[in-house]
Amino acid sequence: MAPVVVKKICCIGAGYVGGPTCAVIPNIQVTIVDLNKARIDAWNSDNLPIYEPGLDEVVKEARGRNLFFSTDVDKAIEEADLIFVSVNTPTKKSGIGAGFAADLNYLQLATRRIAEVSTSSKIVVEKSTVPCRTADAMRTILEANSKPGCTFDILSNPEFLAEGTAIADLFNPDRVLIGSLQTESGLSACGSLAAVYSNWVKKDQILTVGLWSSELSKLAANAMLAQRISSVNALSAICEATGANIDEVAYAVGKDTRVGPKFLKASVGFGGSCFQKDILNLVYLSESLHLPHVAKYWRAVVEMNEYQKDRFAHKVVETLFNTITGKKIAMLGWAFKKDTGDTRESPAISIANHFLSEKARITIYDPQVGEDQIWLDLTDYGAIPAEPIKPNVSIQKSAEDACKGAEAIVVCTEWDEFKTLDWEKIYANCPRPAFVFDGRLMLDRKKLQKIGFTVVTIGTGDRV
Ligand SMILES: NC(=O)C1=CN([C@@H]2O[C@H](COP(=O)(O)OP(=O)(O)OC[C@H]3O[C@@H](n4cnc5c(N)ncnc54)[C@H](O)[C@@H]3O)[C@@H](O)[C@H]2O)C=CC1
Ligand SMILES: O=C(O)[C@H]1O[C@H](OP(=O)(O)OP(=O)(O)OC[C@H]2O[C@@H](n3ccc(=O)[nH]c3=O)[C@H](O)[C@@H]2O)[C@H](O)[C@@H](O)[C@@H]1O
Repeated sequence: MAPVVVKKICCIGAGYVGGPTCAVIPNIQVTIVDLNKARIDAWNSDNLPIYEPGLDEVVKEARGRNLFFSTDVDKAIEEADLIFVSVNTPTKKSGIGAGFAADLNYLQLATRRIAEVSTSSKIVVEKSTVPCRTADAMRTILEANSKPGCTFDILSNPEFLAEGTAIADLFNPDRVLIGSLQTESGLSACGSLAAVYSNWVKKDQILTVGLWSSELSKLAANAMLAQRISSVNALSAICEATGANIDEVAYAVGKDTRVGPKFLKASVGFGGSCFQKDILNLVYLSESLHLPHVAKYWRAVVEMNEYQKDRFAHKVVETLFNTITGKKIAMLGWAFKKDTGDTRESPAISIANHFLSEKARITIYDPQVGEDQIWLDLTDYGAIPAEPIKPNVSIQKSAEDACKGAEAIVVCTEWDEFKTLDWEKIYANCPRPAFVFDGRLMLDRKKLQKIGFTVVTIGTGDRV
């Protein structure tokens, strides 16, 4: 069975994955659709809905040529030969598996829509991160709702881009993973998608595997990346107690080619919309499969991350002589990592909540996160009233303004600009003693100490 040549693609979900992923596809007409009109309008404007280095240029070049953004979901489905499903799959908030399992409602609604609208056969691609064997449920929904003569091949094609480097990751991926049923039509569909990627990805980087292996590999990849961070963060606590230095330890360990140097940077804890969600998903999957030891193992990665965030916030309180009530604390960075405006699960949010519960006054600055978003995060999207905390929160337009008069400056995100701030000027405007807490191990500790700051860095003890 010769693979179908894909001429038109539809992508359901114009988010952090759908937008950038489809924007880099050359030669083939791609329509990205979303139910959220404001988001689609933004994709069609000069003010894209997400900040990602290099994205503006790529979108501007492709938009109107072979890339289109629309809210007409049905039309784009109907016209396409291949449909990426890139909708959100957050952690369930209520019902069975609440707090662990993935909420597959958006995925299932999109799948149902595909079945209801399609009048010709399609290749349906799981791009969203999903629990292992989700394609089974998709197949049942598609077959139960399809029109006569329409058949659907389901592929798993998880996305491995990281925010902040999405465009580089997409143009030059470590690998593209495609999972399919090992049937004649499954393998043919796999060939069709592989041909789309072969427009810009080398053949030996396109891995083709079974459907279930592909689904599980995505959860496994995120779990193992997060596990490295939790491991290094666990070691950072030992460093602080012993006088060892976590950067030196990570460097020495990472030089072993079997370990490698990446993802060994100690921090205030990992954030982002996926690591925690995907590990909890793996925990839930393991429990459902009656594998409690496996579930416990992965759960510890998230527990260590919670511990690291709490430990850092406690350290600030302890260092400021055990109380921060009424004290002004400047928080530099709100995004979950540099070069993105995304704040989902950002460690800065937990740390701010901690400071506010101790009745500190916080000033916040982030180069890419606006005031509205910070308030949404602080109020858990309206679940917590803003009024009681309003007097204690101020959001500033520059790092220098945020730091003015602060008794402590806390670096939560590793934005490059924090390295080159005029730290002498900042020091001159701080009461004494002036503290800097470097949650990202990014500042020149010696230089700041020379200026007069007391510097507390994750993973660096005072013992000599
Ligand atoms: N954010 C990231 O860097 C990465 C995310 N992923 C995975 O990709 C998936 C999507 O993630 P994001 O793009 O970050 O989510 P997102 O929340 O930014 O975007 C999802 C979009 O889907 C839309 N949507 C939901 N249901 C819909 C429906 N039935 N019809 C049309 N549109 C619908 C939403 O309105 C939203 O705009 C998730 O499963 C995530 O785990 C995978 C790799 C990287
Ligand atoms: O499934 C996903 O959503 C994506 O999740 C991560 O990408 P992302 O969360 O965008 O960013 P990362 O660079 O992985 O950083 C995640 C968090 O870990 C932190 N981190 C990262 C690396 C490190 O050494 N130390 C560390 O604390 C970052 O600051 C950030 O808070 C993975 O890296 C991607 O491969 C994956 O596609």
